[in-house]
Amino acid sequence: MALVPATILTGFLGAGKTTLLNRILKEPHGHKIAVIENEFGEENIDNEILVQDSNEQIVEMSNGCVCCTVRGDLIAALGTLAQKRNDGEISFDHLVIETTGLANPGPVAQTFFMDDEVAMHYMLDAVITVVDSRHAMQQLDEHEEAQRQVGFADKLLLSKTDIVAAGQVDELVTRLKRINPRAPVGKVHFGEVPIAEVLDLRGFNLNDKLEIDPDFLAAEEHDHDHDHACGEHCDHDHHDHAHDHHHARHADDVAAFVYRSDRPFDTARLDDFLGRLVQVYGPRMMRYKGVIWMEGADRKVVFQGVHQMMGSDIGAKWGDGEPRGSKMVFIGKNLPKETFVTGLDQCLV
Ligand SMILES: Nc1nc2c(ncn2[C@@H]2O[C@H](COP(=O)(O)OP(=O)(O)OP(=O)(O)O)[C@@H](O)[C@H]2O)c(=O)[nH]1
Repeated sequence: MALVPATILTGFLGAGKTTLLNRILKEPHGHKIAVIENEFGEENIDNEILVQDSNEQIVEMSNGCVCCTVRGDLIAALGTLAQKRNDGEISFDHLVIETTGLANPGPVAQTFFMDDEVAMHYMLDAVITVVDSRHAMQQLDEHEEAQRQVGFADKLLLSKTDIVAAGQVDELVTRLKRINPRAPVGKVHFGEVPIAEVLDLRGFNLNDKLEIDPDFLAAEEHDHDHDHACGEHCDHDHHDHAHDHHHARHADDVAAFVYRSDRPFDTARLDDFLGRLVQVYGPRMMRYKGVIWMEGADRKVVFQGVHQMMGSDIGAKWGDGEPRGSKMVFIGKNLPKETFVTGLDQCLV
């Protein structure tokens, strides 16, 4: 059987995840989706209050979707769903997992790579983060988990734009792009969003598209100029400096930067450097992806990862007349941009 694409739905407390899932479970959109609503962390309380034989519940909805409430082990629930699907007891061709508002989506995403059983049945399609337009600014200020949820996202959906001024939404979008320039930003109104914006995003696939918001690139370009103005021996902390310049209020710990070069990489040197990089900084590298020009290769090379787990693949051929070059984006917590850039420069031919 083909692997089931899985979407991880995250977002801070009250962002509107359940509202979105309820629509998915009830509306006639023609897709057969299994939804896992988890109650991680509450299992001890629940087990004491509810004496149940099984620790998950699977319900078929009238639109053909399946809802599975999990108390406890997510891996076990994924296994049970896959088993029932193989046995023909239930059918679904997509999976959506809701994480609790306080959760870091990293470990859930890693489950899809680390657990062989899970990897045999599912492939991670994308991490989608619902962002509460009304409360996100404060949540990002106060909770690192809120920043992480944005940093991990392959797609951001803004909820509650109906109750905030347009100017505030723009300010929030600017901040979100500083944290994560890779994720397109859409809107969701009381769970209402085209299903195509939620399913089959291929955010985790090794395709050779690397979309980076043009506004972010322009801002980075600007920071870059600014750095040079400081002079070679300047001892400013350039990272913070750039941040202060644009967003005096919001020096988020989770942030992104882009590396670009129009020269090819030496394969062995780059492999070695990236390997060492993830060993040292992996725990702080939330998401990264690059489309690379390797010396002598007529095809693009794509690499991407989550923390220490990095994969690479061969992409499409460089087109005739297509300008060759490499582009990478790194999203993480307090990553030392200069170290990355200097090291990558040294891997160029
Ligand atoms: N005004 C407005 N309210 C919304 C919107 N989406 C959701 N809400 C409301 O926000 C509240 C929280 O929504 P939920 O869907 O329960 O949020 P959640 O992310 O599942 O919350 P937790 O499970 O606590 O993390 C509810 O009262 C929703 O009705 C929206 O687009 N606009």
